[in-house]
Amino acid sequence: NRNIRMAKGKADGNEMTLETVRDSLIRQEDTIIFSLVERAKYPINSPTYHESYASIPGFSGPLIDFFVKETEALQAKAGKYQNPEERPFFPDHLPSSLVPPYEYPLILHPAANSINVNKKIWDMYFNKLLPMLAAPGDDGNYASTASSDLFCLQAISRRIHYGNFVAEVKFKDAPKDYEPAIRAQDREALMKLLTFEAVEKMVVERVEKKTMTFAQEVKLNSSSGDNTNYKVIPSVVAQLYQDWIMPLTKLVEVEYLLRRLD
Ligand SMILES: O=C(O)C(=O)C[C@]1(C(=O)O)C=C[C@@H](O)C=C1
Repeated sequence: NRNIRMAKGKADGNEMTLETVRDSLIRQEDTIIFSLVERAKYPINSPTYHESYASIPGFSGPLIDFFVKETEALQAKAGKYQNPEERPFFPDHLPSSLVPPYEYPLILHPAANSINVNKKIWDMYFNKLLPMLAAPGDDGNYASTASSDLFCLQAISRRIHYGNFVAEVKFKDAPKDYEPAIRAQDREALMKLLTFEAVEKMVVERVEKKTMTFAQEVKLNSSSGDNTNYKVIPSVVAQLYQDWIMPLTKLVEVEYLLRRLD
């Protein structure tokens, strides 16, 4: 039964609506917050990011780059980037999928394939978010640290590139509203059309509340409300959404719409 098979919030081309894509964004909040809680288990572990730490034969760059490139190559062979929701961080020289193709429903305009804002996500994650997330220090767990980082990066990237689907349903719901701005290649007008300030406010409040729940220390002999020792600071996640995740989702939406009539 396909209804059972499909995860909540996912839908095929006929069923995808603004409500179902928003449901998916809401579910993805859980994944993002849990991934941040896992990364916060480790201190910064800065050798992970310094070229001088490891001299890996046949590779030049920090351990994090090595880890992400090698993992993405394996995931590519296992078919990960066949999924229109996924974008690699190192798209150059990725090996081809070795598994039989799955017929993902054709929902997006093919222009979506060329939209990849992972460079911006990478810079934001390592330069802005990570220093707020991880405590100073070094416990030597560099491989696990890199693995946690990649999990966060992929969860955030999937959410932001989901903007393609959000833009598609918005366009389909009101082509007459969007077409003039697309023809004029007017970014500002598109941004205005796709922005819902009240929704953004709810997103920020909800992720802060979810973080208070997911990142709390659960004790048997106290109620959850009296806990203040969060594994991830709830306002940091609120800021992550406010300053980076939603603006980059909107950037993806604009980029997609600009090409929607090509
Ligand atoms: O829900 C939408 O309409 C979206 O486009 C997603 C999103 C978001 O990133 O959460 C982005 C823009 C809107 O202003 C509201 C929310």
